[in-house]
Formats: sequence, C-alpha cells, structure tokens
Amino acid sequence: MASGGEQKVVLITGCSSGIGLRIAVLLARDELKRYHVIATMRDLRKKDRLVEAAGDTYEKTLTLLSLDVCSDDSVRQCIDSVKDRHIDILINNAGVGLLGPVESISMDDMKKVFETNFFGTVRVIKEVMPDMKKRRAGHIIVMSSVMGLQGVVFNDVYTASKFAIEGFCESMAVQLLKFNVKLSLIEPGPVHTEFETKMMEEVAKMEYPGADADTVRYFKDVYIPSSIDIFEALGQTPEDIAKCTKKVIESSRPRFRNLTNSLYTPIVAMKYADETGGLSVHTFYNLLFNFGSLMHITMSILKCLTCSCLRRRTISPD
Ligand SMILES: NC(=O)C1=CN([C@@H]2O[C@H](COP(=O)(O)OP(=O)(O)OC[C@H]3O[C@@H](n4cnc5c(N)ncnc54)[C@H](OP(=O)(O)O)[C@@H]3O)[C@@H](O)[C@H]2O)C=CC1
Ligand SMILES: CC1=C(/C=C/C(C)=C/C=C/C(C)=C/C=O)C(C)(C)CCC1
Repeated sequence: MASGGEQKVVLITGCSSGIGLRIAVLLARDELKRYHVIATMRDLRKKDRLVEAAGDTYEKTLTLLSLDVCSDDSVRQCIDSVKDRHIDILINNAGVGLLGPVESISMDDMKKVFETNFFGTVRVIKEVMPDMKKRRAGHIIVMSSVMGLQGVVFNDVYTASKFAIEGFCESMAVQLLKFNVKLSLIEPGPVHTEFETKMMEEVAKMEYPGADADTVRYFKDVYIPSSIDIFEALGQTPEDIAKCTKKVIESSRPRFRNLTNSLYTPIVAMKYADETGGLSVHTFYNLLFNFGSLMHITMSILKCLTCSCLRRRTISPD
C-alpha cells in the first residue's frame, strides 16, 4: 500500500455512497497526487459505484478496505492492515439517519443510531488516535451536521447522536491540541444523498404505531412537506461537502467547526443570541406550524439574512 514520499494517507469510513464516496474520489483525483486514500465500507459488495467513480485512480491513489464502524474486530483488523498503522488523516463519515415520532421508534432502532453515529465514530478514533498522538501529527475529521448544533423536530434521536459527537469532539480537541493532532467537525445542512432517499422510503413504509393521530398528522402533513422544501431550497451536493472537506484538510490552520451551508448561519446564530433557548424553540415552532405554507418565502428571507459577514463564518465549496 502506497504511503511513501509526501503522500498523506487518508482513511475514510462509509464510502459506498454519498459524501464519503465523493470525498474519497476527490482526494484520490488530486492533481498533485498528495493523497493515498483508503476508502472503507462495511460491505465490499457495494464497491462498484466507488470503483467506477474512482476511474484510473483505483488501486493507485485509492485502495479499498472493509470496515464496519459498529464492530471492534472489523475496525482493529482494518487499521492493522494499514502499513505501519500510519494514518495521517482520518475522516469519520459513516452515519445513519432516523426520522419520525419518538413514540413509534423502538429503543433498539434508537440504539442502532447511537451505535453507528456516536460509538462508531468513537471506536474508529480510539483505534487511530494513539498512533497520531505518538507521532505528534495527524488530523481527525468528523462528519457532524447542523443537527449537531441545533435540534430539529422529529429528528430527535439523530440530532441527539450528533450532539453527542459534538460534545465528545469539543472535549477531545483540547487534549489533542497538546499532541499537535488537529480535530475538525464538518457541519452540513441538508445534502442530496441516499441519506435523504432512505429516510423518505422509511417514512412511506411506516405506520407509526404508538403515536397518536395528531402527532402523525404533524409529522406527515406538516414536517415532511416543509422538510422537502428545505432540501429543495438549501440542499447541497455531496461534491460540495467533499470540496469543503478538502479545504479543511488543506488549511494551514483548520477551524474546529465548519458549517458548509451559509443559509444555516442565522439558525445557529439564533441559538447563541438567546441563551434561554426560547428564541430558537419559538422560531422553529412558528416556522413549522404557523408559516409552514409560507416556507418558500421563509427560505428567501433566510437567503437575504445570509449577508457576507455571516457567510465568512462558513466554509464554502468554491
Ligand atoms: N445527507 C445529509 O443531509 C447529511 C448527512 N450528514 C452526515 O454525513 C454522513 C454521510 O451521510 P450521506 O453520505 O449523506 O448518506 P449515505 O446514506 O449516502 O452514506 C452513509 C454511509 O455510511 C455507511 N455506513 C452506515 N453504517 C455503517 C457502518 N456500521 N459501518 C460503516 N459504514 C456504515 C453507509 O454504508 P452502507 O451502504 O453499507 O449502508 C454509507 O456508505 C453521515 O454521518 C450523515 O449523518 C450530515 C449532514 C447532512
Ligand atoms: C430548518 C427548519 C426545518 C427543517 C430542517 C431540516 C429538514 C434539516 C435537515 C438537515 C439534515 C438532513 C441534516 C443531516 O444531518 C423545519 C423543521 C422543517 C422547519 C423549521 C426550519
């Protein structure tokens, strides 16, 4: 496995689709060949899309390994098979969504989300970080979300898993700084990937047992249409997120937090503008229940609010 010269070894989790696949391909195609990408996925039978997108970089600047973030053995075997266990940049991307009224979601399904999004990320960091600390070098990237900063109705458990990872990283970053290991969170808003399609398919199938009729109605007839509007108005592409991630990796002084979508800056700003939390809760309530039908207009207002001073706080793909 190539890790010589100035080439940086980048290991990415969850590369069978979406953001992980795009980051892997973008870095493997780097014109200066600065990266050797180890693209990992839990099921190598899903490799075709990545292999096709990687084109002639496959088995040159991009190699494939199997890694399931939910398995101790899989993570250890994968990292052990990397030459000298040397990873310069670790990109924790693997994640799953979960949507719907909490009353209708089983505890097992909730635990699976935490097992992947929180413990999965921690498991991989725990395996890779000690070598980085020893070498006094390395960069850990974590694919968080705007939902790691601001709760979104009916995304309660997914949001909680991303808040958990934000808290973990906020704490780790201080210690890692002492070892010259960098840690950066990427915080995308909605991105058009299978994440969105998988969740919509689930919603179409689900009966929502345990949830009362009003709650199901608010979810299906109020939240879902607004969410579709938001995806349409604010959605980024996985390529956008890959470009933002590459910028963070290549920055001489990478930021800890990196929102990718400037249209979300006002939402996050609101949280810090009122420490009681009332402003966020009531604004979200009004947006959803009182101005739901005006969501398109709301989106335009959000766009206007995103002046250049707010834009500076995000990382743009260009
Ligand atoms: N799309 C969006 O709107 C946003 C997504 N994010 C985050 O971005 C990340 C990538 O999501 P996205 O590309 O959108 O969605 P996708 O569903 O396209 O990709 C998720 C990837 O994670 C993998 N994965 C799931 N479970 C495991 C596991 N146990 N071990 C290894 N890999 C696993 C999936 O593999 P498999 O094919 O085997 O299931 C897949 O490759 C996630 O962390 C998500 O939370 C953040 C903000 C917004
Ligand atoms: C902003 C906003 C909404 C929805 C936000 C959505 C749908 C965000 C999706 C983010 C994703 C998918 C992140 C993944 O990690 C509502 C509640 C409809 C109305 C109030 C304002």
